[in-house]
Amino acid sequence: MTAMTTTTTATTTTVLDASDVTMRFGGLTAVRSVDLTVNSGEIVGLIGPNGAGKTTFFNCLTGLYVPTSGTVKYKGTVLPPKPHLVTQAGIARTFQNIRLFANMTVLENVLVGRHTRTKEGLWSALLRGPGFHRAEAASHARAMELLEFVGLEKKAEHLARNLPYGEQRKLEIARALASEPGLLLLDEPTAGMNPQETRATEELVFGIRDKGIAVLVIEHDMRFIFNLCDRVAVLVQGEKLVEGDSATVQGDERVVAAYLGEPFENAPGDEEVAEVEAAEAHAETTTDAAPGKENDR
Ligand SMILES: Nc1ncnc2c1ncn2[C@@H]1O[C@H](COP(=O)(O)OP(=O)(O)OP(=O)(O)O)[C@@H](O)[C@H]1O
Repeated sequence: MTAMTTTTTATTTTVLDASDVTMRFGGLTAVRSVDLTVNSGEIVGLIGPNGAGKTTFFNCLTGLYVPTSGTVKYKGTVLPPKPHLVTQAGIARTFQNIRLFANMTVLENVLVGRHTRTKEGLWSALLRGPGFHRAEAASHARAMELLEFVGLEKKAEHLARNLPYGEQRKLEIARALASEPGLLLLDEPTAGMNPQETRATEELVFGIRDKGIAVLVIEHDMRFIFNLCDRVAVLVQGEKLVEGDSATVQGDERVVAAYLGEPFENAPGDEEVAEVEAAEAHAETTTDAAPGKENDR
């Protein structure tokens, strides 16, 4: 019995389980009761019009924000809402606006990303004993491996700020991978890229998935999302509108409406609609009672 259960569950495990996540900023609910899971071996997309709450949701997953309510679990354990502990647990991310150390080399940027995985403490680093040198050599080798994986090994000694934009994005990914994550969160990885760079990033993300790292990606480039993702969730005004495979999401009228006319962008909530309707009804009765009043303005 136990053996059978093990066999059937061994193939897929839930890596990320975000449940009923809500994030309020004062009176604004940026994320409302969102559930989302990412399973091992999956690439999941998170899309939605500008201001839909995608980045806020990412920030709730990675400990930058403490959600107003809801829980976030990584491999079955509730995550502490502290970014470095989330990274240590196994979630790495990149940011919408590139956050590299501009005046450090490409290699140094990746080495910085390894700090949560190196055990050598302060004294070891200061005394520079054999343990420190072994750890340093291993970190260096791993960082070079990651640079090769993203295609930047020849630029290891260049300053990060001198890389073209598309390569800076790749370097961010290499640095995130340096923490040896089980889940990688990518926030608009192709922003500012040309179509060729975007296709290359697509291949890179497939390569990351093939290394056994699950991926959750926010992106505005729909072609990229629908080519890449096993599952796509759509956020509109902080709420999950639809979730499904690419074909299901692409064919959903509500998603098309949210994007084409962007009627959801600044659409009023139910309360505001009711208020406006009541005001209109009131105006109509007043106008009926006092004809000509509408010309007073
Ligand atoms: N720190 C904050 N304080 C107050 N409001 C915030 C904060 N961060 C985000 N918001 C608001 O929350 C809403 C969701 O923003 P968010 O950046 O998460 O959307 P998004 O879907 O990532 O948008 P985009 O696609 O433009 O990046 C917006 O109305 C935004 O103004």
